[in-house]
Amino acid sequence: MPRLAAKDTLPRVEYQVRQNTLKTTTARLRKVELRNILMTRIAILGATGYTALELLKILARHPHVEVTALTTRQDTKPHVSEIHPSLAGQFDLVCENLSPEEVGSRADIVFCALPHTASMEAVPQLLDAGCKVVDLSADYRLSDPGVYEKWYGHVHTDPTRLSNTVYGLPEIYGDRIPGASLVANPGCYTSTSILGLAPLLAAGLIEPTGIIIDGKSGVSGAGRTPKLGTLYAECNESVTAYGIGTHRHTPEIEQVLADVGGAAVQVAFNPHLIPMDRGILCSMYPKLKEPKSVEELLDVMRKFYANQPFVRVVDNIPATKHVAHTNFCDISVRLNQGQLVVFSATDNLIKGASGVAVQNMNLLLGLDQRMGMLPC
Ligand SMILES: NC(=O)C1=CN([C@@H]2O[C@H](COP(=O)(O)OP(=O)(O)OC[C@H]3O[C@@H](n4cnc5c(N)ncnc54)[C@H](OP(=O)(O)O)[C@@H]3O)[C@@H](O)[C@H]2O)C=CC1
Ligand SMILES: CC(=O)N[C@@H](CCC(=O)OP(=O)(O)O)C(=O)O
Repeated sequence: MPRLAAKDTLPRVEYQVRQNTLKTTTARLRKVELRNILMTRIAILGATGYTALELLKILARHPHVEVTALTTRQDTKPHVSEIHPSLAGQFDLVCENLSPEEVGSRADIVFCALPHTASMEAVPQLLDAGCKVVDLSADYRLSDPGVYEKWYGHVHTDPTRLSNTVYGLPEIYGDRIPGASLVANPGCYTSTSILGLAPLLAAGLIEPTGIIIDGKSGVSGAGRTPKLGTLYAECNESVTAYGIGTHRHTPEIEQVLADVGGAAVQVAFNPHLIPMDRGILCSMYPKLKEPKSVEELLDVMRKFYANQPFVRVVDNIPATKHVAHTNFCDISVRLNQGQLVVFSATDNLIKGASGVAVQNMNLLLGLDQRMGMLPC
């Protein structure tokens, strides 16, 4: 700590100036010490992927966390800015082939941005090491291991944890997230669909079955790992549906909406790949139980999301451009020949993945869920 010469060895004014400087320096030092104590150590598994890049962009401006470990299966320890050139100058970190135990010794909270099945191998070990985990994969989202096996075609290797893992959609389960050790971050189409339909189901205004969801996603939704269907010449200047009747987000949407509405939900989910980098638009067709006006429906939605900073109930028809690079989900409704149409738009990499993951991390840390994400 800095020291001051004795009062009687200095002229009065000089003494006061030095005393003020000392007070300011001491206060600054205390602030730095406090900051070091309060900084939560963060690791990201699967750091070379798209969702990891978006996590790093958000965490770079978060005042209470420090990224301390990044993983890859590569053994060459590439610098993070070599992997993600847009992060140049932001982090002095390399991506390393670390075991979950090694990650556990370096981090308090871990974002698991691995593909499904890889995640369920790492998560139990991270939890055993005392870390809190936000899992971006689908491995812990479904509460029934039998449903997971049916839709994912894999036996779940950590089935007992499924029924008590919290589903990380803060607008629905915000009160359960703060005390959790594992949070299952939602899928991108699922968040987008659920946020549009939940207020109407909760208010009992729409039938819980026969809901058609027409989803459209940009190509980054498929991740950075190369795949035939996302090669430029395969998807550019072309729009196609895929996974009709088999897409694994179907049971996820039904599970959460059944919880919200208190009755079994059945959706026909039809995803489409759109030749754009990012963004999801869901146009959804539920049946109204009784006629309602657009204004009445918007009013119900606005009340449902009254205290939610990242859902905007808008008068215009939502567009992916309006939410690109933000953590907002824009929702609205229209009536067409008596048929209700609910629109919902997100950025699949932010509100659909990394933005909501940081919302969840903030809730785990007892922070305002907007921390690090405004202005967005
Ligand atoms: N993209 C999106 O819009 C969304 C993605 N998600 C989910 O988030 C997770 C991450 O997605 P995203 O970042 O897009 O994926 P990416 O394919 O971009 O990145 C995943 C990273 O995980 C590593 N990896 C791949 N396979 C394995 C494996 N078998 N074992 C261990 N590591 C592996 C790779 O890194 P390396 O080769 O360096 O080891 C890869 O870079 C996925 O579960 C995805 O389903 C959820 C919502 C939206
Ligand atoms: C365009 C595209 O391919 N999108 C992905 C969904 C991305 C996502 O949310 O994936 P998880 O549920 O696996 O986390 C898909 O349809 O499989």
